[in-house]
Amino acid sequence: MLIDSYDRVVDYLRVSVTERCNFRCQYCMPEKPFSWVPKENLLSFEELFLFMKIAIDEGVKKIRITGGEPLLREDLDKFIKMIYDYEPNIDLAMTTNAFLLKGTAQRLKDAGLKRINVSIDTLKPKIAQKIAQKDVLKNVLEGVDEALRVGLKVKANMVPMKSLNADEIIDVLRYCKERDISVRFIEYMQNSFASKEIEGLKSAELLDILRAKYEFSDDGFDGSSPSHYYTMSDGYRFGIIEPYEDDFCKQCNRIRLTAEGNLIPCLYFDEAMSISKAIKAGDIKAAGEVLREVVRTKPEKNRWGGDEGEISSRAFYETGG
Ligand SMILES: Nc1nc2c(ncn2[C@@H]2O[C@H](COP(=O)(O)OP(=O)(O)OP(=O)(O)O)[C@@H](O)[C@H]2O)c(=O)[nH]1
Ligand SMILES: C[S@@+](CC[C@H](N)C(=O)[O-])C[C@H]1O[C@@H](n2cnc3c(N)ncnc32)[C@H](O)[C@@H]1O
Ligand code: SF4
Ligand code: SF4
Repeated sequence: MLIDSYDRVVDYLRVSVTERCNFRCQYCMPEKPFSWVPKENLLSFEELFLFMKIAIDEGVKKIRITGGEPLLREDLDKFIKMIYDYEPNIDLAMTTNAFLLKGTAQRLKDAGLKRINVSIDTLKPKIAQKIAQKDVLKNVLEGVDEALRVGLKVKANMVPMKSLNADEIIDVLRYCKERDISVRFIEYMQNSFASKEIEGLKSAELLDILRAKYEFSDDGFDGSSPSHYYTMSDGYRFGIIEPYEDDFCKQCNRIRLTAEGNLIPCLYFDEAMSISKAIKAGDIKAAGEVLREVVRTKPEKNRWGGDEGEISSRAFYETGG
C-alpha cells in the first residue's frame, strides 16, 4: 500500500497520455504551445503499462486517463485493455472533450473503460466555437450520446465564465439531469497559459444561481473527490469544485503522471520525479522506488489559498487537470 507522510493512502493515479489537443480552450490552451514534448520523449503504451502494473501492485485502485486530449493518442483502447486485463477491478476512467468519442466509445467500453468525465461548458454552438476556438458542439454532444448508449457512466465538467457561458448553468444542469449525468461546476483557475480576459464564477455566485431555481442539501465532500456535492429533492446530485481551496487535500489520494514520465506529487508544487529512465530500462525496482519516493514527499496541501491571488503556472494540458 502507498501511504504518504500524512497517513493518506495514495490509490489514485491520473495518467496524461498526451499534452496535445484538438481544441484550444480559452481557459486551458488558447494558443498552440511554442513546442510540444518531442514524440521520442513520450512513454510508449508498453512503457506506461509497465508502470501501471507497478502502481497497481503497490495498491493503486483508480486510474484516470487524461491529457491534453487522450483520444488523440492512437490505440488508446489497446492501452486500456492492457490495464483491464491485468486488473479488471480497477476503477478505470477517462477525462475527455468527447470530440472523437462517437467513433471510439464502443471500442473503449469493450476494452474495459468504465466511465468518462466530459467537458460540457455550453449547449450553444457559437459559444462552444468561442471557447474551444473550433466548431465542436455537435461532435461533443453526439459523443456523449454514444458513450451513454454503450453503457459508459458519464460525469460532466463545466467551467462557468462571465460573458461566455455563465448564463447556461441551469441549462447545462438540466441537460445533464435529464441524462442522469452528474455535473460538476469547476471554478476557473487562473493560470499563465489561459486567455487574460477570462473571469470565472466563484462558488458563492454559482450557488446563488442554482438556489434561485432549485432546493438542495449540502452533502459536503464525498471520499477523496475535490468536489463538494449537493443533492436535490429528487435525488439528483451535482458538485462544485473549488481548486483554490485546500480542505479536500486532507483526503488527497492522488498522484499524476505526465506523458513523458514525470510523476507529480501535488498539483500545486512544481516538484516532480521522472520514471522515464527506469521504465525505459525495464528496471521495475528503480521505478517502484521513484513511485514510493514521490508518495513519501507528497505535501500536506496546496498553497493557492493565500491572499496574493496566486496564478498557477501549471499547464492543465500537461498535468491533465
Ligand atoms: N486543486 C485540485 N483540483 C483538482 C484536483 N484533482 C482534480 N481537480 C479539479 O477537478 C477537475 C475535474 O477532475 P476530473 O478529471 O473530472 O477527475 P475527478 O474529479 O478526480 O473525477 P472523479 O473520479 O469522477 O471524482 C480538474 O480539472 C481540476 O480542476 C487536485 O488534486 N487538486
Ligand atoms: C486539461 S483537461 C484534459 C482532458 C480533456 N481534454 C478535457 O477537456 O476534458 C481536464 C480538465 O481540466 C479542466 N480545466 C482546464 N483548464 C482549466 C482552468 N483554467 N480552470 C479550471 N479547470 C480547467 C477542464 O475543464 C477539464 O475538465
Ligand atoms: S481543457 Fe481539455 S479540451 Fe480544452 S484545450 Fe485543455 S486539454 Fe484541450
Ligand atoms: S492540491 Fe495537492 S494535496 Fe491538494 S488534493 Fe490536489 S494534489 Fe492533493
